[in-house]
Amino acid sequence: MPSPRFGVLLVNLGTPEAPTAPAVRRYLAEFLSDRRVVDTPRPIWLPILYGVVLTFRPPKVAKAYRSIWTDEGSPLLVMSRRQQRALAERLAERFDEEIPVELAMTYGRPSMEEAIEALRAKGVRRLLMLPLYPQFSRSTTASVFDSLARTLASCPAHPELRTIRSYHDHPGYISALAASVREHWDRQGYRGHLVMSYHGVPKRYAEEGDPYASECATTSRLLAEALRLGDEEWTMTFQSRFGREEWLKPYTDVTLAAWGKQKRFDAIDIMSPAFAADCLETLEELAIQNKENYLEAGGNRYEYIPALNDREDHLALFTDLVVQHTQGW
Ligand SMILES: C=CC1=C(C)c2cc3[nH]c(cc4nc(cc5[nH]c(cc1n2)c(C)c5CCC(=O)O)C(CCC(=O)O)=C4C)c(C)c3C=C
Ligand SMILES: [Fe+2]
Ligand SMILES: [Fe+2]
Repeated sequence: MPSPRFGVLLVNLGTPEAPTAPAVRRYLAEFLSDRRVVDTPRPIWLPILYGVVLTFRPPKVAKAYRSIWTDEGSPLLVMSRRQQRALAERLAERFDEEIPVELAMTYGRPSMEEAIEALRAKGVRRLLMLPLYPQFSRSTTASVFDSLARTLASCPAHPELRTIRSYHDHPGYISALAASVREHWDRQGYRGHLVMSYHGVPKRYAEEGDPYASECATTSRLLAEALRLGDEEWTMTFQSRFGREEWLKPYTDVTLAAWGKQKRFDAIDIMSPAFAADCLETLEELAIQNKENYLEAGGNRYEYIPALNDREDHLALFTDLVVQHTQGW
């Protein structure tokens, strides 16, 4: 069997196997034990994690997962598989040969080991890794690298390796986001105040050198420019806080509650440019929970703009990223 020109490894965060408390507990135990995600010293963190978080959080979070679960499974996994298949089709067309594309999750399944083994079995000797995080963060992108390095540590031979660090300012990414907002506005028939709500990280991470906050700010500015929005027409916020520490501000939920109360805007359109695929943090936290809170606080119209998911222009972006990073292969 001839070896393919190269292989591609898509990586996303991971999701529970089922919307049940035990499955969510297993998922959170793995995820929240990662020092890249929670860097509190282990002797302090592990008793809190096992004594408090993994006791009280799983039933609540499982309930949230049940509200978005589909017949095919967790939305994040279903969409990641769709992206994997669609990218493989486009690459086969583009390179006129089959290019293996595998999916790995940093936590849970399909695991990094399974994906690397599948690529090895297909004879892949050159590997491009694309973490599905537009903005680099040590809590997401860096843990993908850790996971790959751990997996390769037990392999007899490595592939030649290239990696994509982030694509927060890629013109194809910005134009796909802009098109998704314009289409939403066209369908809706009016334009609400645009909220770009990113997954947060502890503020301290940024102070210690994580470029995440600044990459989010760049994405936001470029998107606002592409849509020709004035400063009064959009706002950047951060969602999904966890724990007691201060996280990046302004907080999405606090901002929305205040606006609802003040009746500040006639309508809100909210999107999350930190996610390549819709998941719990968008479908439940933004489209259900924050919407309820905003309307209860007194707000009027609130609509969620979906992630880029398997949009044509999103797959074209992935194809471009692969072409650009595999020059000479
Ligand atoms: C504990 C700290 C956390 C940090 C830091 C963090 C950063 C971070 N996460 C994403 C993307 C996703 N996070 C998702 C869920 C999720 N995130 C945390 C915690 C941190 N994330 C938890 C505990 C959870 C699980 C749900 C919960 O218990 O509330 C998901 C969704 C997974 C799904 O199954 O749908 C994604 C995706 C980014 C991009 C990021 C920093 C940049
Ligand atoms: Fe998260
Ligand atoms: Fe959340």
